[in-house]
Amino acid sequence: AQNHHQIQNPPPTIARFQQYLRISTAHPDPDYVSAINFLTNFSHSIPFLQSQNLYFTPERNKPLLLFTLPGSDPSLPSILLNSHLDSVPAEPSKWAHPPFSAHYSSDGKIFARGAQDDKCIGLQYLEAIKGLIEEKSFSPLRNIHISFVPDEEIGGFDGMAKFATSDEFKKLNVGFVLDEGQASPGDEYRVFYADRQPWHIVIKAVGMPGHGSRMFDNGAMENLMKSIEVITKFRDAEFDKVKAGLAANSEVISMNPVFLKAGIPSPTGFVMNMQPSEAEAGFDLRLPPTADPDAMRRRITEEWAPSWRNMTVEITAKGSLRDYRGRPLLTFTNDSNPWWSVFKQAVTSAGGKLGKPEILSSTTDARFMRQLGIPTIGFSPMKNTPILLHDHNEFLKDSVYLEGIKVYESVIKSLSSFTEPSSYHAQ
Ligand code: MET
Ligand SMILES: [Zn+2]
Ligand SMILES: [Zn+2]
Repeated sequence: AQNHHQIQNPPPTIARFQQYLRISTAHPDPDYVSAINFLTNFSHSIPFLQSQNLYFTPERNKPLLLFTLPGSDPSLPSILLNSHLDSVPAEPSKWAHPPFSAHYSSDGKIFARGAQDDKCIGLQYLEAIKGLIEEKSFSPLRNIHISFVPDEEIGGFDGMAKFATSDEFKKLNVGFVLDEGQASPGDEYRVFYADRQPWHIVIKAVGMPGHGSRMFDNGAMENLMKSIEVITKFRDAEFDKVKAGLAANSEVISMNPVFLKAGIPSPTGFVMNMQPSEAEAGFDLRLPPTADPDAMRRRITEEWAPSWRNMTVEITAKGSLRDYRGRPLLTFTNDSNPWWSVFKQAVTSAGGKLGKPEILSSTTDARFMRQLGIPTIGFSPMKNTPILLHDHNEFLKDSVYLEGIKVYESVIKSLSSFTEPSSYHAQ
């Protein structure tokens, strides 16, 4: 049997990781101030690193922390390393160790909400910069920026969305971005060139009310159930492509019901002998970057919520499928993108192997930079690690964390000393 008691005297790098993880930045009440104070204090031990706090809400309650390591040629486009400060909530009673204790078990696992998503990368960026500067042979050509942004897990609208469209961001002249990826259960690191874009869909039906015993056409519930049948067929067809091995999960359109709302409430539940005159259902839909949004909208309005069946629909796009020039939101991972080649080479020379570039199933802040046409790669260097983001007992192994720092040292060194191109234009 494994011995799972806590390691008492961790090395400083691990202790710092634990400290960051112990600050709860979980929604709905993330402690951004403590997280930023911790990171700023740590940064004082890193020579030459400058920091600033940015605020994009009038209440100034959603701070964004930006570090800059100046390069010798600040006229070149800079590189940006991004992570988010916040995390999703955790249900402590379902965890083996309290989710904000950063329990360090004797087999090297650090358990905490945020260990994989994504406090690991934020601190690894800083540790890598510290390591490089202490080596003394490091002289970046380009400016290196490291951003810690709020609110990614709730859409990023008061965080990266506002930052990316700000004057402050424009002044950074960002040429290439690294943002979060996902753990890899295998021996290769995973790498992402696009996200799926989320749409929230609420379908409403109205219809004839009447006695619970009467069979009649055009009731609200009946109208909604007809839509649900059509939607289920579409969902099955998409999922079948995955099951048949024709597409990855992230390459099809996902459509999952997230709420149902209908019925006439009574003190004991619902009135059982009345058919309601209104009914609605909510869905989380995710579109891969190559999907046709107009065709999807037509399908939704004509087939899923047809007006002739007394139905209406509200579609809220939480991300766009096209950049400002009308091109799909994806970053090239071939020789046409010189940043990609430099990145890949740097991972390899640190002893890492990259898997085939993928589309991410979920959605990250990377979309706001890709929207501007800036090449952005999703990458969290975690291999031989189960995928535990948003799950119970999220953990990361000490050895994986430390190896990730070495990978970032190589990547940051290569990207920041890369002389070509003087400016990058996406194809
Ligand atoms: N990262 C979160 C998700 O994928 C929030 C993305 S924006 C709706 O669900
Ligand atoms: Zn994340
Ligand atoms: Zn997340």
